[in-house]
Amino acid sequence: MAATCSFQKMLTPTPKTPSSSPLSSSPFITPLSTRPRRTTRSLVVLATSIDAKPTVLVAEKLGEAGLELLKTFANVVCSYNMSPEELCTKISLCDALIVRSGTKVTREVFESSTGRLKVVGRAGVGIDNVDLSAATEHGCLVVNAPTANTIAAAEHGIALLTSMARYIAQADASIKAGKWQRNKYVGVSLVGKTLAVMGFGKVGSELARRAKGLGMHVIAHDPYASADRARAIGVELVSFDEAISTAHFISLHMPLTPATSKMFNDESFSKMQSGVRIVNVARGGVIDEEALVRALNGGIVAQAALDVFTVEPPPTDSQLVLHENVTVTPHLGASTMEAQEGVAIEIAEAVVGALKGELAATAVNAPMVPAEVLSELAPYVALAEKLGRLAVQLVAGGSGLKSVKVAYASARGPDDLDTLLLRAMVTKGLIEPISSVFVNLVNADFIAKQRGLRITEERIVLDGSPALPIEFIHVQIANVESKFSSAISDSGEIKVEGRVKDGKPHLTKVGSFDVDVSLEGSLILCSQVDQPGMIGKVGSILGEENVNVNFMSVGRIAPRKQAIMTIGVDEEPSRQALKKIGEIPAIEEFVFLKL
Ligand SMILES: NC(=O)c1ccc[n+]([C@@H]2O[C@H](COP(=O)([O-])OP(=O)(O)OC[C@H]3O[C@@H](n4cnc5c(N)ncnc54)[C@H](O)[C@@H]3O)[C@@H](O)[C@H]2O)c1
Ligand SMILES: O=C(O)[C@H](O)COP(=O)(O)O
Repeated sequence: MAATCSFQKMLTPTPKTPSSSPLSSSPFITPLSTRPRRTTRSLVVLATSIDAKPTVLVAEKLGEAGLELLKTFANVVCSYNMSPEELCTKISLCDALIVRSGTKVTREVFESSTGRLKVVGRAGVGIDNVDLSAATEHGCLVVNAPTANTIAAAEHGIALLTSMARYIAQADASIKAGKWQRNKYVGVSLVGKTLAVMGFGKVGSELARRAKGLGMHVIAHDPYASADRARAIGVELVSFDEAISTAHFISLHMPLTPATSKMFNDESFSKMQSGVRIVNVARGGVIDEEALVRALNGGIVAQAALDVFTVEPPPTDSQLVLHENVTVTPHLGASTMEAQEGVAIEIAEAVVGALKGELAATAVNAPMVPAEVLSELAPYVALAEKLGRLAVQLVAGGSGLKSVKVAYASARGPDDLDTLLLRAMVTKGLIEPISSVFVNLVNADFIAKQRGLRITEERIVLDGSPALPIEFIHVQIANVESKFSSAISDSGEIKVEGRVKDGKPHLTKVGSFDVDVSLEGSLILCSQVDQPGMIGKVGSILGEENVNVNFMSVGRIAPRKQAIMTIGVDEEPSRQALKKIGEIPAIEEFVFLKL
């Protein structure tokens, strides 16, 4: 077994390099202070600043409290009613974009951002107006504000339900037109009627509670909701067909997805009781609007109350909107003072947090990593990225990069170790030094796949106490040549291995050599036959250059046999200094690696 000796310069304060900050290891985005700004096109349409503050483009009206919060951290540009072309032009100068439901954040928007856009904040729940695949492919995190408008939407649903049942809107219009039609607007009562809540999530369940308070019998359909939760508020979960065929009133609360698109169509209307009344405060697209007009004209649907439409705003000559038995509002479900202030704060906090590189609790296009997992794995996140960075820099040019194995050695059972984040960080470390893409937890798997890079994971199960989540991680790259042949392990792959020591990532193995060097600054690896004076020779070349050595370690097969000297440096040595190191007669090969 190779022996290791290491020396740390105790008097040298550890530099705070960007790469040692927890932010730079952000699984989501590279914090703005450390990320190179891309050159933007000459069309300067935003008041860009030359300071380091990020720029947040707010594309739709946002509550004042949220804007104030954003301004404490970013340059905030409010630009409402932009055309798609204007948005695509402005986006290349923005780090974050905040929208409501009125802005389509298409693939073109992400492409036009040329890599700068890192966060899209949806100030509300529905994210059907954001192309999530495109966001993920571009490494752009999408966050939403899922809770602050729930009550507003449920209240609006109840408002539509009650006003529809009593023809409030029609009667109001009639009286304002100078009429007094007491016999025409005889409504229906709600008490004792069956209401089917379709989609028993946040809004659906709040609406159900309120409807029960009005004395309605409430049933619900939601393939993913828990029957216990429904029972707790006195609601029975039933099948789709049972819900729509037994209800007097139907209220829609599911998201718009490919599966729910036009799920209310000729076939489903034909299964409903004649005279059914429908409320939609979810998304217009869940209803086939032409089929609804047919059902209204055919008497199956007595009335509909709609807050949302397939196309918003709907055409002014829309038969549905103009139908006398239809009550409409212009997507007002979330529009209360309270909800808008709440949503604005919720989204501003999420966007600022994401721009700072923090994990966002409301991320919709990134795998969720629970906070407790994140805090325990934080030092390993940095280690994983640095091992990836080291390993890829050891590959000889032209070798290609196709197959990487990451192994985690731990005394914990496989189910007790969530490696999703670590794999993403190894991927980030492997890909960023060799390409111009930014890799984060959002797009790591996509980028790896796109590059044809296969990353496999392996668990090494250790005996002993599982106090530490991981003992060591090793990264192996197969089927490549190395520019530093000593990095090739006995099994023929480039191999680097690391551990966390005192909360800091350390490199503990290169190829088959044990080493021990703190992963800060940059590294010089030298292969040599172990002999006296080598550390002094290299150290004095670096000293002449005023390059600060922060760590040195020699790993050797046996005294005076083959060895690897690992030198951690705070500054990058000049080419000349590196050349001089290479010219030391005993040094067989060396490599300079940036962390
Ligand atoms: N009109 C407005 O201003 C307004 C305001 C808030 C929310 N909304 C919309 O309301 C919808 C629900 O919002 P939420 O906050 O309750 O979301 P949520 O995620 O809490 O609830 C959605 C529910 O729909 C269920 N669902 C999914 N597929 C379904 C299917 N095929 N059939 C039945 N149920 C299904 C889910 O299991 C989930 O329980 C969203 O589309 C949102 O955009 C509209
Ligand atoms: O999904 C939502 O949150 C609602 O539809 C509200 O949309 P809005 O922010 O455009 O009002």
